[in-house]
Amino acid sequence: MPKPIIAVPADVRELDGTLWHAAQHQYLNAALVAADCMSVIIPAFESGNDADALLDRVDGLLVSGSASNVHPSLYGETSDEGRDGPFDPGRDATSLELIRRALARGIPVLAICRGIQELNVALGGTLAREIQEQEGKWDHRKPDTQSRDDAFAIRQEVVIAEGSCIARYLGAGRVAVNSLHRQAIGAVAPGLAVEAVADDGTVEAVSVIGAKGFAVGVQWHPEYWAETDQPSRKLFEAFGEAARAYAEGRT
Ligand SMILES: N[C@@H](CCC(=O)NCCCC(=O)O)C(=O)O
Repeated sequence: MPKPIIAVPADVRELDGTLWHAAQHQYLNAALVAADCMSVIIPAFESGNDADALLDRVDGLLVSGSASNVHPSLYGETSDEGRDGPFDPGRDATSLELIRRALARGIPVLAICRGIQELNVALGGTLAREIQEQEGKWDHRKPDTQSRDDAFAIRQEVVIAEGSCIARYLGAGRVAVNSLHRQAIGAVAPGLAVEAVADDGTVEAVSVIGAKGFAVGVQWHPEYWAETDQPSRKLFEAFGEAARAYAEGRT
């Protein structure tokens, strides 16, 4: 059986005076070495993508983190470009549609950081912005360092709910994770169940209620340490197993 293929929606970035549709190495590498899947990067066009044509050909959807923020108009709120940006309208348009269509088709979904936020917005939830400014909330932002390893260091605990989907892979209770975000789930979408929270109440993981297959979002970054950290690896292994089962069902 060939390896399953997973779709990774790109970010749109400007480099060398031109636009690139790009995905970070760490996600593609975790998909390869921990999930044992091949990746295809999906161009993040604002319009013109055919989600079903793409999803006909893949066995999973990996929605990555990114420094950009989901545009607040997509969850019914006004925005201030300076405060709420940077935005990536191509990424918003591509990911939200792929998430909705993948879930409808039972294609496994793993959504990370910006990805969990997109999953929540795609299903009708809202985002809380600049959460570190809220009473009682921790500072979940990326640490101020030039070292990627330090920025992605495991430094916070989340509490995984008993009986949750991810407890099957990670166990219930406390798990240590990394944290690099300034937004988080606000109103939880009606179709999502909260799977894990931080001690300050921040939603750290969700699953899709009644999903036909694996459909999980995490606010932390399992991709970064997927080769060395067991909980990180187990999430990618579970996603890979789900993609393999989906691929076998298709053939
Ligand atoms: N923009 C959102 C999402 C944060 C996120 O996905 N961070 C990943 C950062 C990866 C990097 O810096 O390379 C928010 O801040 O909440």
